[in-house]
Amino acid sequence: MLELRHIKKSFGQKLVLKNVSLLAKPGELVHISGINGSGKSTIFKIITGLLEADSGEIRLGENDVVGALIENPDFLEYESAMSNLHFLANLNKRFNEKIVRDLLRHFMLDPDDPEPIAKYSVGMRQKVGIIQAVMENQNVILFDEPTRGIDQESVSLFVALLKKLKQQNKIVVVASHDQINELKYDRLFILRQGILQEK
Ligand SMILES: Nc1ncnc2c1ncn2[C@@H]1O[C@H](COP(=O)(O)OP(=O)(O)OP(=O)(O)O)[C@@H](O)[C@H]1O
Repeated sequence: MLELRHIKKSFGQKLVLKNVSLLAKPGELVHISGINGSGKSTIFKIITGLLEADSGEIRLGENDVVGALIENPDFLEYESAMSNLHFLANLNKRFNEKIVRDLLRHFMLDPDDPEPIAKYSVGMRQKVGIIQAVMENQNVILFDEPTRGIDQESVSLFVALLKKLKQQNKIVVVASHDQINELKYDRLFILRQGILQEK
């Protein structure tokens, strides 16, 4: 379960989130749209604890683990994709080589590629960012502009991943200013002038 209750957040004088409430249940695919600068990333940063809300409440289920792709993910630039994913998962003692190899292959990346991630294209890095958000069996997953820079074939692979996560009863929240044509969400929200409204 993911619940946001009356979240409010300002940066200095600028009130970005006036009133953000959301209740998402297991198996729900949620979309948040909103123009550039409307506060979508800010909501995700508050959920993950990168930022603190000025007021309001966030509730997760007792055993919920959050996975997130927010803005441009940071990597150890001189290490391979596999080493980076190994490193990130190990921080939580949750590295599962088979899962990571399968996810890399799913996104047409070579698990044995020795190239440092610095040499990866924007889209390849984005795919590694998507993988780190789900590779530890996280069950509340936040994707901020997940299809940025990735080709149409990879968008379809991403949609297939979302459908699988839904089948696994996970909560997935995608924030983007555009829609993915081939994807049907369970819940559609719009963030406008600091207020999150269900469409
Ligand atoms: N750390 C910060 N300090 C000051 N202002 C900030 C900070 N983070 C975000 N903002 C401001 O808050 C507003 C919302 O930013 P946010 O990145 O959440 O928007 P967004 O909806 O994710 O935008 P985009 O679609 O362009 O990614 C913007 O006006 C931004 O300038």
